[in-house]
Amino acid sequence: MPEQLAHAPYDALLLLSFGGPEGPDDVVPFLRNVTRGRGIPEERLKEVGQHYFLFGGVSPINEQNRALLDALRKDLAEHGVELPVYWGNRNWAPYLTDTLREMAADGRRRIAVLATSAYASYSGCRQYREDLAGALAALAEEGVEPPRVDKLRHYFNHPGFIEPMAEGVLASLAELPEDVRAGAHLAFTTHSIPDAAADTSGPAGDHGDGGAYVAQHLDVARVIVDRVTAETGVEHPWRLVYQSRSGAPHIPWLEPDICDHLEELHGAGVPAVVMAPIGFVSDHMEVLYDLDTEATAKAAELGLPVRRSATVGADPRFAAAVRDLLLERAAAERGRPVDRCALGALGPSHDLCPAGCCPARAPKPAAAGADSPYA
Ligand SMILES: CC1=C(CCC(=O)O)c2cc3nc(cc4[nH]c(cc5[nH]c(cc1n2)c(C)c5CCC(=O)O)c(CCC(=O)O)c4C)C(CCC(=O)O)=C3C
Ligand SMILES: [Fe+2]
Repeated sequence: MPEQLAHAPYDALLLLSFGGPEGPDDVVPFLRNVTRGRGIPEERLKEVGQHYFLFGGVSPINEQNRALLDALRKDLAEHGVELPVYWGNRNWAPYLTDTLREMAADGRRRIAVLATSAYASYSGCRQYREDLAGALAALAEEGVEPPRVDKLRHYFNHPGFIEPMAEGVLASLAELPEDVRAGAHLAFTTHSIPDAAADTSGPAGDHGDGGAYVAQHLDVARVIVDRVTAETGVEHPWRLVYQSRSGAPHIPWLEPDICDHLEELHGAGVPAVVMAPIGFVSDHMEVLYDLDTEATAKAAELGLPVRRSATVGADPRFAAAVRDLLLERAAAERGRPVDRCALGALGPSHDLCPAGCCPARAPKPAAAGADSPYA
């Protein structure tokens, strides 16, 4: 029997991301794409539009994905994995449907998908799967045979995701003035989502308050805290807090907000804070505006020294983690035993989201899960 390629049965890797505007004229159409049918108040959209205009209407997310693409291609090439890497977005060009059409035209039939979202939740997982299903349906409509898409498992607890963030927290602590460093609190931040979405996130089962979404973030925070304690000898108090809330005020979302948290810490006499955006994969607009602009201004107003630690972005260790996830899944699809790498207490996440995982308010077809209408 001929030796099988380590990446078989996959013939391509797709980087699937959120997308963002590349200039002022893109901002409003981008926001319309993101919020279509989602009931975001008009006021909130105007406000978020301003965040983008403050940066010339350009989100850094596309540049960051280009850098990640380069890092992925370099890593795969250096390790002899000859697999083409494509890029498609949910909300802006290059649009997912266009990329999948191109992939089908290139003869790609079995595609591994890496989403730039590390955790469970409707917004962070199922919505990506719904958009994959929508794109496959569009191809079928055009008479193009849809390729098979497999979404790589959640990587929130993969060492290649956690290690660079832990180092980032250590670097931010080291940047704080020495007299406040030992007393610094760590504020791990992620995107707020509606309480109802958090409570139902992940596969059915008891994940505790806030569902799998909160449990996974707490697990990551604990691993980072242990690493920081081991490295510095200081037990910095910490909390998981939230940012970027949208939606109507009467609907409960995960709290506290980072700005309220900073105020509370300052009131309690805490001398400094490191904000660690563990919920995000790169320094995109939610990080650049909500933390580096808004929360940092809040801290300055309070006279509270803060630092914001780095996301993984295009770190080579993250690129290597993607290769690991890809080869792991490929081996599993070939029926081989696999060693699944994960830190923390939760263990490696499932390959295939079970039916009902991270349910939507209004059910829609979703690809790459047990309830996928596609093979
Ligand atoms: C969990 C989560 C992630 C992390 C996982 C992941 O990365 O996917 C994430 C990422 C992102 N969110 C982003 C942008 C936006 N998110 C919005 C709205 C919303 N996000 C939500 C959740 C999340 N969002 C939710 C529950 C809403 C409410 C509306 C709805 O239920 O759909 C809105 C509408 C305006 C507003 O309300 O803020 C915008 C513009 C960008 C791009 C940034 C850039 O351009 O650099 C990125 C990476
Ligand atoms: Fe968002």
